Amino acid sequence: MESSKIRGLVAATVTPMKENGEINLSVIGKYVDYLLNVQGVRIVFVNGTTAEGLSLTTEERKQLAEEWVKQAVGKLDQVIVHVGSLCLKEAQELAAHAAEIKAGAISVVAPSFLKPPNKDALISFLREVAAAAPSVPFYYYHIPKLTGITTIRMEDLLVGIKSKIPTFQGVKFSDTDLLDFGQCVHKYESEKFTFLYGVDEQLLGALAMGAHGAIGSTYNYIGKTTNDMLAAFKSKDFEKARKIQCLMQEFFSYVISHGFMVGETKAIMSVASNIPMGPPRLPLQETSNEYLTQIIVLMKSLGLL
Ligand SMILES: CC(=O)N[C@H](C=O)[C@@H](O)[C@H](O)[C@H](O)CO
Ligand SMILES: CC(=O)C(=O)O
Repeated sequence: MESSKIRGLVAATVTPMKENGEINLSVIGKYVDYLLNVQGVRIVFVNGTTAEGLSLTTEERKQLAEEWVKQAVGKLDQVIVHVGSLCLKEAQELAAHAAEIKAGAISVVAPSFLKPPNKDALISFLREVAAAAPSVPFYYYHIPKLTGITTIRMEDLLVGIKSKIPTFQGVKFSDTDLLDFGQCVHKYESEKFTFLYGVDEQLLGALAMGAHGAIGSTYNYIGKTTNDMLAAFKSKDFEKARKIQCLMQEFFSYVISHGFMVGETKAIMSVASNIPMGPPRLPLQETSNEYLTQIIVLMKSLGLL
């Protein structure tokens, strides 16, 4: 598949599972069609947070990456495979595998149990992983709230990064710090890096700061509405863009205060797409029917389903 620059929306996919907890590769073809035809989403991020990537075995991750790439051919623009791991060797193995199956890009989150003590240690880790896929564009996955690595700012990480990681292409920026985000876009404009924003509830703010696109769990099922917002922003109809963002925020505000994790994402996506995504894997929990019903009622009342 062509590895071109990423623009627009990227769905952070869920990993379909059977009721018995096994991964379910058989529905990925339908999943691709749904994203493309119903949501207008043409790029996927596989084996990331929403996909429970770090809760899967290496073998499962390889099977999933292969199936996504296979099903995407002739349909999607690109498949980004997340290959991060607590274990450097495993991340390298996954990166090499992603290159072998011709994934469009790879992405890596910082190891978060034994954490990199500083920025240089993090870069050394990333460089070793990226080197295992020397011709595949590389995106750093910044999600400090989940990794617990909260002192390394992206603006600093990017200084001279191309000389250390030749395949470096951009950042998936999943944090609310729009100061850091804005400075990344501003300072590295000439490098032609790509900055993809990952906090769906405030994407419009990041667009104003120059985001090139967005990766998120909710683009699985409100991709179409978000695409309407992107179109309004592009045509400088900021009033309309804000209306759409605020409408989506009514949904976000409700679910975030009542509990919003992969169990909810899988359940909402199953209802929206009519494709059974199954339960999440432990330690995550399945959502209750009662709560799911409330979410669906709200989404319908907002016109999001
Ligand atoms: C922590 C997490 O899963 N973040 C996702 C991606 O970065 C987002 O898509 C959120 O699910 C979304 O912004 C809702 O908070
Ligand atoms: C949300 C996101 O980008 C992920 O699931 O990895």
